[in-house]
Amino acid sequence: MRTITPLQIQNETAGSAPETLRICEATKTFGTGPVALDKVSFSLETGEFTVLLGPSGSGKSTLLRAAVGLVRLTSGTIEVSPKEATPSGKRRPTAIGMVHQDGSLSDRLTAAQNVLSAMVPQMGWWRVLFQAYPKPLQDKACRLLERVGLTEEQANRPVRELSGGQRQRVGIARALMNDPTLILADEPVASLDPATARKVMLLLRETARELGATVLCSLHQTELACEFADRIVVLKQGQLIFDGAGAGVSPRSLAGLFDHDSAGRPLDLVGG
Ligand SMILES: Nc1ncnc2c1ncn2[C@@H]1O[C@H](COP(=O)(O)OP(=O)(O)OP(=O)(O)O)[C@@H](O)[C@H]1O
Repeated sequence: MRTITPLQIQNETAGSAPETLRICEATKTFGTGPVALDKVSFSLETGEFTVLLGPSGSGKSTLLRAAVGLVRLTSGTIEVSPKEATPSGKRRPTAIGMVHQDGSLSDRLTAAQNVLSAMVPQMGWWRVLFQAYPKPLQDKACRLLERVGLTEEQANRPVRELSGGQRQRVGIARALMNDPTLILADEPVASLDPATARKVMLLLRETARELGATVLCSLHQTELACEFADRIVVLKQGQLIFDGAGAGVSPRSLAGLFDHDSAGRPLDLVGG
């Protein structure tokens, strides 16, 4: 059994591996509201699967959105490493795939068209307007949807006709369309039943491993965090209160961190 205080930061995962994302004193205040992020600092090592945990309103989405430039920080920096090693050992510009909390899918488009929409920034406007994507890209979108467990028939249905779990899978397939080396997933299993949530997490971890991608994934479920994370980072009221290896940390003690008043009362993180 290990005993730590919640404010103590473990550096068990810190090493000499290259970093993909470096967050330095990230701070965000929305207008006159409470501080959403309060001097949050940590870095992601390449290939790591990091789960970002925290109660509702703790700043998880704000941090992920800031990392892709959807939120402008009040102060501090978030740097994505300009180049990444691929599984073949070559280096290429870091590509980011984002899985949005609400899916952010276009209801009127089919699952395949939603996946293809990830390529919009690289396409001419007319291709997007007429959904005239090159055949190799269409084939890739279909392969990805098959990979995430959707049938051909489902791939060609408007996403408004798909279930919540199927829509989450479409969101993951879309995030994988540009072969990301950094995947930012904002509660990808929110509102799914436990069995489907676990399947979607497995899929995310497996596909990330195949790509050699680094993952930062926000969750509410401490059980899933313990099962899937190489590393767990916990936010509470915008502050980083825990950063340590996922192995050996129990869901119960993580849940205890959420409720802790940060006054320094020791917490038992049960190992083994
Ligand atoms: N666009 C916004 N305008 C004003 N306040 C915001 C905005 N976005 C987030 N906030 C506030 O920032 C804080 C952090 O919110 P955030 O959505 O990052 O939390 P979260 O941990 O992702 O929550 P949840 O788990 O419920 O998604 C909250 O107090 C929230 O009300």
